[in-house]
Amino acid sequence: MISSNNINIASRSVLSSPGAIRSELPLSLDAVIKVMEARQEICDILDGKSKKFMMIVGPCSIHDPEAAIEYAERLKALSEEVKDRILIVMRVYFEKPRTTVGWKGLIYDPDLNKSYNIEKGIFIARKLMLRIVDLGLPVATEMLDPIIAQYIADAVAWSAIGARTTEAQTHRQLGSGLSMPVGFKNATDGTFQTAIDAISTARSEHSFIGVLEDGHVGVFRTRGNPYAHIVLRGGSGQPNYGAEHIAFLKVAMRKAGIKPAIVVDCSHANSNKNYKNQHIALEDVLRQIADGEDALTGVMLESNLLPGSQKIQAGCRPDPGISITDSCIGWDETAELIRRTHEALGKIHGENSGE
Ligand SMILES: O=C[C@H](O)[C@H](O)COP(=O)(O)O
Ligand SMILES: C=C(OP(=O)(O)O)C(=O)O
Repeated sequence: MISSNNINIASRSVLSSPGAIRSELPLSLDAVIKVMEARQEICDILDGKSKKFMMIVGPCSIHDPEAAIEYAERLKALSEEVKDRILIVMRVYFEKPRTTVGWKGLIYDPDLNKSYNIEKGIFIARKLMLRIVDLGLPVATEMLDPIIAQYIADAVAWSAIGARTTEAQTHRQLGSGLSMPVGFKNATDGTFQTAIDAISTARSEHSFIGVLEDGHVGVFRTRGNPYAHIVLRGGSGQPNYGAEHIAFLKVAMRKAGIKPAIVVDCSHANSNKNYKNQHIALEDVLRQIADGEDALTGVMLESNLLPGSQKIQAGCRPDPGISITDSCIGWDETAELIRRTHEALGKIHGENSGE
């Protein structure tokens, strides 16, 4: 029969519902408590109630679950060492927003070969998140597809809305209903206003359409997320974490009625997409804090077991510990930067005597 529908649809198939996958891979009571406690710690940092500094650290994207576990075990051990001054949250990113086209992350294409076994991707992703939460490490992720959020959000302590989606009403609405703090990246051109508008929007109540636990379509009414905040990632080839940017941003945020609580992404345009520059952003942030800047609440580092990045090549298994998206610092540099940050914070708080 002739139809005006599905002209550009190649195929459709049923996916297990969020409720079905969550009941197959449930969060234990202990894990629920860990997630809730980590979220509260992050809220306290953003509120300025806790003096701890948040470091969101981990791969640009995860493509090998076993390498991710090895990374998480190392990060957990290090987080124990620095936990008096630093809250470490692991980047566990399964969805990649692309500038044009490219691999979109483990959930979309877990076999890295354009077979797009999304059901398998969701299972692997959720299982991995639960293992990392069980290790005692809080998890951060980007919420890109609003439906995918329903499959994993219960395990997440901190979420991001990316630079390419911060302007979208869909993502601001999603942020308004998320149960954890949500960081909105500034726009890809490096300006702040889109993210400030996103924060105001996400802190408000919304009504919108989404997918329910059982897979049916439903109407969601949200309360607004009081912990929507900004993440600076630079843009147009320029960093935007300098003291002059922070001063300008704070004025703009106060004008919008938002108490400034800022996270600096040391990667992306803040590193000119070169992992070797991430330490420069981190050092600048620590200098500003030493000079008395109290709106800088945390940083993000893109880090993997090994430094750099690699391209996906058809028929070849990529190295498990090297990024297949943006370049990352390797483990050795990661550990060094975290320990240096711990030491710098000790000096700032006057706590280093006897170390
Ligand atoms: O964080 C990852 C990338 O910067 C983002 O996904 C965009 O990547 P692309 O410009 O390579 O598509
Ligand atoms: C895609 C990312 O960042 P941005 O949205 O800032 O480009 C990311 O952090 O993985």
